[in-house]
Amino acid sequence: MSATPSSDTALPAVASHYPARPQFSGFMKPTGMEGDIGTLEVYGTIPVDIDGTFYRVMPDPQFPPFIDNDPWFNGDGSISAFTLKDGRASFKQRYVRTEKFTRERAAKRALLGKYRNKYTDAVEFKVRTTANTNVVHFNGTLLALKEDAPPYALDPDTLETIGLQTFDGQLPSLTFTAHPKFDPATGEMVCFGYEAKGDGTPDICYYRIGADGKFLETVWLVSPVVAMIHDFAVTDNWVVFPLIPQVCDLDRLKQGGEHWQWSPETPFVVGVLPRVGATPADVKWFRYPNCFPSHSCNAFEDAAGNIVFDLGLCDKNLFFWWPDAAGNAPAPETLHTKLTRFTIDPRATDLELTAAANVQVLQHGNTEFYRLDDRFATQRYRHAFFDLMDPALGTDFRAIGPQLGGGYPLYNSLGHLDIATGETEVYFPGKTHMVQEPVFIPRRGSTVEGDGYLLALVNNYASMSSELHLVDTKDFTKAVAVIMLPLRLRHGLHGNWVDAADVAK
Ligand SMILES: C=Cc1ccc(O)c(OC)c1
Ligand SMILES: [Fe+2]
Repeated sequence: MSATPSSDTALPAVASHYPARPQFSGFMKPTGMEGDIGTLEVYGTIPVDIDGTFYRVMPDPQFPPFIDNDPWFNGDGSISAFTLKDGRASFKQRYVRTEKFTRERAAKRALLGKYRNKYTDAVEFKVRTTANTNVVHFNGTLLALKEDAPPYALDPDTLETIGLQTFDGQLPSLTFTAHPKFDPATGEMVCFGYEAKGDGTPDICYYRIGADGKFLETVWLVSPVVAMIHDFAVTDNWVVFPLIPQVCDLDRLKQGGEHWQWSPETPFVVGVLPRVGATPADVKWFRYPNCFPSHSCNAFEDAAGNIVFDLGLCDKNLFFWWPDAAGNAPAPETLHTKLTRFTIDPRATDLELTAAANVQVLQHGNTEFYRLDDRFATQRYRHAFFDLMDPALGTDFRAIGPQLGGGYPLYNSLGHLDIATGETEVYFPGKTHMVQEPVFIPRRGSTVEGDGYLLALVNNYASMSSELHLVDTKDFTKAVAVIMLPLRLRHGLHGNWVDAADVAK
């Protein structure tokens, strides 16, 4: 079928259907769905000590793009909420009413152009974010986050959009990370924005927000390279910024090019800053040979005062859809990210990090989306949970291949690494399934690290619908409950568990 010409000739033509591209096909076909289900079907038993809501976000483009080969990362943020209470589960899903979403809905067509390139838009936006990367609970509201803009605030009960969150005008940065960190002792939210003065600017704005929403401090830094800083890490005394060697160039943007280009000659730069009371001069930029830092797991300080920073590390460009200047990118099936520990002396004067002195691989499998018992965030910890891809587990790739769609990474199981013993346990959800990011739910009344449940949304390519799998960390071999959705939710990014006990104040 051919593209339908736009009725307004001033706007770029859009099709009335999604493109025949992997990121818009099979399980990744956009759904546009909002709605509520009062009680979901459950196989097994949801333990009655579980009382709370799992919020997560996925990109789900409301309209076919007018951009060719628009990446998965550019879809509209759609928030799913699964409330687990009294052994039952309910479901709610709403789009974030961003300026982009609202104006496109009114125009009944796509108006936004390329991922993070305003020069390709059909209209001028004040804020062009899709709010599609993470959803966190803070000071009574949900924050829907994408790293290119301030958060959108949402009502945790209705998922209605309240509006752009600038913290009563306190937010000094144009951008806000999708991966803020929470101090489990104080509830402080530690944040930053990069390209914080606009597209292509090297400015990083570091800020801490008290649990009551009051800004505690702001520090402006200048980055040695305008690179993506997707995640970061926090300890009691330090913050760590891993710079991904995906770089931005304003002239390329103005020419209608991509926001990001892989830079093989750029090292993996690690910024280290005192968490409290820093001045811009206090930042140190450590360097390590070119590689791709993916998500952080956790960080803490050892007895000698070193920063111990655990994150996923890939030796190739994990964001293969943004190739290097010559157009080169690795084949997706050759990517392998390992949970890796960097030990960094923040007082060092030699800023070159080396594999021999600073790096230890904690888990050799192909893993991503690391989670922990959040009560141990920023502190010494023992238990890491993650998505794992191990083809030997028995996934029927031949059967599900046609339904997978593409543009997103595939993980067929959940892993639990006991860092003290080095042992990994694996939960395999089934031969026709892939897993999304898990969340950890503490067992009520237990303060033991990692004692509780792991909950993850799972894509079932045989039924072409989504399932929630709930695993008790005391027995990782099977799910205690599989919660069925009569729907297909696209592959998403991040989410969090919000315990009812932490909301009822
Ligand atoms: C997973 C990383 C990531 C990084 C940047 C993004 O804009 C994003 O959008 C969904 C996701
Ligand atoms: Fe992320």
